[in-house]
Amino acid sequence: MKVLVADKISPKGVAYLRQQPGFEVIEAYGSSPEKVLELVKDVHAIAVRSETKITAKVIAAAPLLKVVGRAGVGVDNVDVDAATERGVIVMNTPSGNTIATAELTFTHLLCGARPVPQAAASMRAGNWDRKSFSGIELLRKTLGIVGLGRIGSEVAKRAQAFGMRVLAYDPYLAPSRAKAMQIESVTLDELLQQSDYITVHMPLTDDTKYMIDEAALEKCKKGVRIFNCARGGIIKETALLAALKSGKVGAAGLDVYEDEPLAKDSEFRSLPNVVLTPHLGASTAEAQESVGIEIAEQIADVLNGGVIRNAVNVPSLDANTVKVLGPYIDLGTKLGTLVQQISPAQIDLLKITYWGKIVDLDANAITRSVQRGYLRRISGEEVNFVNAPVLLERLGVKVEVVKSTGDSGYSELIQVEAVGPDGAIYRASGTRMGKQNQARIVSVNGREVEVAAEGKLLVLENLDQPGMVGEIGTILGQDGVNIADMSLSRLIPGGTAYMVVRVDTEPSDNARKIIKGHPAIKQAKFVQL
Ligand SMILES: NC(=O)C1=CN([C@@H]2O[C@H](COP(=O)(O)OP(=O)(O)OC[C@H]3O[C@@H](n4cnc5c(N)ncnc54)[C@H](O)[C@@H]3O)[C@@H](O)[C@H]2O)C=CC1
Ligand SMILES: O=C(O)CCC(=O)C(=O)O
Repeated sequence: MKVLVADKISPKGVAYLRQQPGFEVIEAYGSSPEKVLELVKDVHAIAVRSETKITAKVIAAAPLLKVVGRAGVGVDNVDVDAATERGVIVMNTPSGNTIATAELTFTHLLCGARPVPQAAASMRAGNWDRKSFSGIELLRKTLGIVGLGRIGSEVAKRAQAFGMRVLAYDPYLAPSRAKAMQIESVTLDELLQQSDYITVHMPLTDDTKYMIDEAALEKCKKGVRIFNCARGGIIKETALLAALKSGKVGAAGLDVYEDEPLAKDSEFRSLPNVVLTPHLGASTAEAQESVGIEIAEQIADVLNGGVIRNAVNVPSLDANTVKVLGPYIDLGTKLGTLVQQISPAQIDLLKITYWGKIVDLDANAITRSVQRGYLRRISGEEVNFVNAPVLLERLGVKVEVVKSTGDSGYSELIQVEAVGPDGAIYRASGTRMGKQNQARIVSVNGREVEVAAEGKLLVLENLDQPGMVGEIGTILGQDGVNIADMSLSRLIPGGTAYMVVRVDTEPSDNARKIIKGHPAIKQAKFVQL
């Protein structure tokens, strides 16, 4: 397994990767985009911070790539959509640099109140100026936090310790959580109108881009102090510059920019009431050691076939969930594969219904396994848990998940239904049972059967007449095919019956032709699980 460490991460993280048996680690920092394209051609994993851009082009140039690991939070230097489409896992380390970034934000907040960097620069220049650098206090001032996640919450705690009143705007946060932290949850407008200091702590998305623009700044108090240690572009730079120059904004502290590195001639650099840092939020020894080791462990886990943690484009499972869902992930794949082979080529809808304990859990991973199973024979080995939803969407197949609290007759049951364009439904369901907790198919197209969910199956719909089992057995026997397991089902004697025959080897084309041509066989499908 070849791992490219493309940005400088903790030496302990690199050492951990090197210790893994069969791993080769290449450290190449600060490479040009052309060099990156060359380096990735045979790598299985790439570790980055924020410098190296993992673009669609890079992903296309890395046919063996399985995982991109970001030692940090924001994955905006990775084309996650392109990775997802290629089935590449993208993971981050969401909490390793929380404290470092919260502390840098608070440093900016203090520098926004007391112009320490400016005074220090003046001292360095040989001056003794006690008039130009007086400040204000944080005590009893109002801090507005936009985005009360990991970092926002830590900033809030520090502000409270300084005696500040803390307001927060976070539409995704349960009001009870803000209340538990003794933070007033308010609307964005209320926050803008009431705050003396405003700090933003959310990702840059379509919703958050330019959230603090001219109109938002207009609503703020005169002299408001603004901070961004999250992502450039949440605050519109042209609007902030204008407001700093007009005095509407009294001071600003920025760690991140719309374009990084910040242009040498950026006007921000010359404004006296602005403190700038070059994206240093996560730059502490502790944070770098923590995210470097975490990402190395996470990458090694994926390449060694273990658990997927902190993936941003595939469901991650904790140990307890794995215990319950794990066995059903394989069954889900088998049911998806089975249903695809008994359905027409084109379907409109894949419906997955869960019963039992699964209902109370996050079944996302099983759903993905069904999707993957369905696509396995259509998209080949390229399909995996990461890209299965995208590939199905591209085929125009909708996916519906139902969690049923009704009685299925089994402690856990998964049913997969494919609905064709004419409304016809093709379905199979399965569970795990017995001492070995074996995966079993328990119904096909509504008929109760019972066979192990593995290997090769002949699914036959036939007239219920004497001698059918013997005749099929003889045809297969003459073909040298041994029967491993067989299950019969019928609704009424003499009607249509179902026969699911699990065979050890694939019947020849000739045997299949004879079975299909048998006058009592209405349908015959050979299914490979
Ligand atoms: N300057 C630096 O070096 C660093 C920057 N960061 C950045 O800081 C930001 C926050 O990181 P975390 O706190 O770890 O993330 P988080 O995911 O814990 O918190 C983000 C919060 O933003 C909220 N949010 C999302 N959309 C929103 C909207 N439209 N309006 C208001 N709130 C919204 C979410 O509900 C969530 O509570 C990220 O952009 C991350 O990339 C993180 C670490 C270092
Ligand atoms: O790796 C870094 O220094 C950047 C950290 C960051 O911005 C993040 O984790 O989102």
